Amino acid sequence: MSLFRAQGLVKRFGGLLAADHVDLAVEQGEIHALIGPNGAGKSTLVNLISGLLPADAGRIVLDGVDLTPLSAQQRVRHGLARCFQIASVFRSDSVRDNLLLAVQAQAGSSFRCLRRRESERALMDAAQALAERLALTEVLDRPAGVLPHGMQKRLDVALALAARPRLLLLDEPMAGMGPEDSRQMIELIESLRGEMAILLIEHDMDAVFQLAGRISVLVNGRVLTSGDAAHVRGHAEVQSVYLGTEVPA
Ligand SMILES: Nc1ncnc2c1ncn2[C@@H]1O[C@H](COP(=O)(O)OP(=O)(O)OP(=O)(O)O)[C@@H](O)[C@H]1O
Repeated sequence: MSLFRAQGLVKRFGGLLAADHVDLAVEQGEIHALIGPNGAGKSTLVNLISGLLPADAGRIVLDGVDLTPLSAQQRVRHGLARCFQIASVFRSDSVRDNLLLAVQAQAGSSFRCLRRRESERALMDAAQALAERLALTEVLDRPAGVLPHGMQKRLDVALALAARPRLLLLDEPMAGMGPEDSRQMIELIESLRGEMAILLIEHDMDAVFQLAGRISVLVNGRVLTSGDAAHVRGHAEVQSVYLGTEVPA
């Protein structure tokens, strides 16, 4: 059974069908990319999955649990976390405080049985571990808002990882990045492979083909096809949608 399934998702904006009965499955531990031309409905789909937008029809199931009626916050608690195109950090708070808040939100009642000092120590340790994993230890005391773009995006990923997701939604993690930051982000995503499933929305096709085990192509709110890189590269309709420019042969 797939870890995650979206079934028959529909979203209308007036007369526009931005999600047209979308079915999508993400398997345990896979990196699944969602690509498509501008306006295809990728952000709409991610918003439906994460719960930022209510669906007009359809279902979202994670690990056998129907998340459809749940709020975005409740979905996070059930293991579905996301990062945004624009990093959603608290800009005036330090990196450390951003991490502590995220870890604390995840921990909820689980530290309640510990004494106050022990629980503070456990939170600090968890925040420190995330900072180390995301190469943010040198900037722990800096306000998040003054970090360079690439670091803010890494912090955003760290905040999502604090929730210990089983499915992580990454919405254009490479957007606006230079080659060095992109390389680091690709390495980071690669390092998460197998630990959790990832649904990756990304315009950078080199990154997509490097990372994704499976790729779904969205066009006009519909999944045109799903398959591995070779399947998508060789798909005539995908090539015509991209006019042969963005899907490297
Ligand atoms: N809140 C909204 N109200 C009305 N129309 C919307 C809204 N959000 C998106 N749309 C429309 O829905 C369609 C899908 O948009 P969406 O942003 O999901 O596409 P996308 O694939 O993410 O595009 P991009 O790659 O440019 O980010 C577009 O035609 C867009 O104009």
